[in-house]
Amino acid sequence: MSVTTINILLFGIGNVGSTLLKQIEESRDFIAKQNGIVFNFPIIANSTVVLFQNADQQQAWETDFKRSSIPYQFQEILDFLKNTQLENLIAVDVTASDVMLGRYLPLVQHGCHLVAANKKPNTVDLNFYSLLRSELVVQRKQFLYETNVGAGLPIIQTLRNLYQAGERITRIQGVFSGSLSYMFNRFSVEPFPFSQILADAERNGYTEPDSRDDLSGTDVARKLLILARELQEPLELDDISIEPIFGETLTRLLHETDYRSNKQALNRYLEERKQQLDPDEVLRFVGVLDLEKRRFEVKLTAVKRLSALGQLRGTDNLIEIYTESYGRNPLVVQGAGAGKEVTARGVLSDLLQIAQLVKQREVVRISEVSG
Ligand SMILES: NC(=O)C1=CN([C@@H]2O[C@H](COP(=O)(O)OP(=O)(O)OC[C@H]3O[C@@H](n4cnc5c(N)ncnc54)[C@H](O)[C@@H]3O)[C@@H](O)[C@H]2O)C=CC1
Ligand SMILES: N[C@@H](CC=O)C(=O)O
Repeated sequence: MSVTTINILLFGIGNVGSTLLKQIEESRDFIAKQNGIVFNFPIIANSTVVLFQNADQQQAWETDFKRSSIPYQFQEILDFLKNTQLENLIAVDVTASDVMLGRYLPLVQHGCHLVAANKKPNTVDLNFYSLLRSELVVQRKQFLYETNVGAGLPIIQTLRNLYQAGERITRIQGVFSGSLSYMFNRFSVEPFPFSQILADAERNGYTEPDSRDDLSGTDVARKLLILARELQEPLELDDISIEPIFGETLTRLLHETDYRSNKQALNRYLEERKQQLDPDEVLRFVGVLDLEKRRFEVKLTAVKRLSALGQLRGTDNLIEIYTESYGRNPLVVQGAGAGKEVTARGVLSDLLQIAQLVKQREVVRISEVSG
């Protein structure tokens, strides 16, 4: 099988980015044998420094990164692309940064396909959302972001398949946050204070880099918005109603100066919520996208301990997709909704999808040239 080289520009080397590099290194031979694809990393960047690499330098990226990375301006990355004329480019955004928003259009215009775990580019205003998709068409580039919802779970592709097959989707609901699932699954059955469980979730890399994005409900609201836009719903983030987990009175605690030093204050509020539960109830943070009743909301709610949501464990997400064909029994996707391993694997799956398209185009080009 002929081998196609894919050149990756990696933005972010935290939980997910560093695990992606590890997984690609571990699977290099398997991917080459199964797909005829080799991934190179000519560019690896974090928020302050970048490592420029030649193809033969890429075995020990961490050592090279520590030794040879240099401070950069984004324009220098675009100049590198112009000067090296690298082909088969995929830019991978495994940051949570707003800064990346200004990079997507130039990257596409400089020949890059896009893969993102970062939800922000898909949840800013609709103007940017539509402009990016128009530019992707002009430049004949792909943008995949399966890990935006449910980490490695096949939520977005499943929904896209149903929608494009003409299915009428009426409601999507469930538990969309891996970190909040983990926190409330444990909080419901363990004696530990919420702040201690939150610390465990942060340490395990389940939360956003700033866990206030999780606790405020914004991360789940972003996920609902991403799914709504997949269904061509012209919604903005403000259209998703968020019932703060800690109530309006404690929302101020999520402000920087209080939050980091006073997480214990969150405990009292949630202990009171826990005490109000019936013995057969537990707390779950749920999202509802009701396309018929036009109800789009995220909230903390009590569910029966023996219900599907009440039985969730670990970082499990459980997403119910109600459609005309499925009727009263929804299509259900369940599994880990956070974690660096499952997420990196999801990003790698997106990369392979684009790489196979690049390979097919390469075969067509070669056959056209050779007549
Ligand atoms: N951790 C998880 O379980 C999941 C994470 N995600 C998403 O993946 C993304 C990354 O998550 P983690 O790896 O856990 O975060 P992290 O905080 O461990 O890593 C983020 C990385 O991005 C880098 N970065 C920040 N600003 C940058 C910039 N302007 N240019 C280049 N690099 C920059 C940071 O230096 C860091 O290396 C987030 O958007 C998150 O929502 C999605 C699904 C699951
Ligand atoms: N912080 C997020 C990570 C995945 O999107 C979550 O908890 O679900």
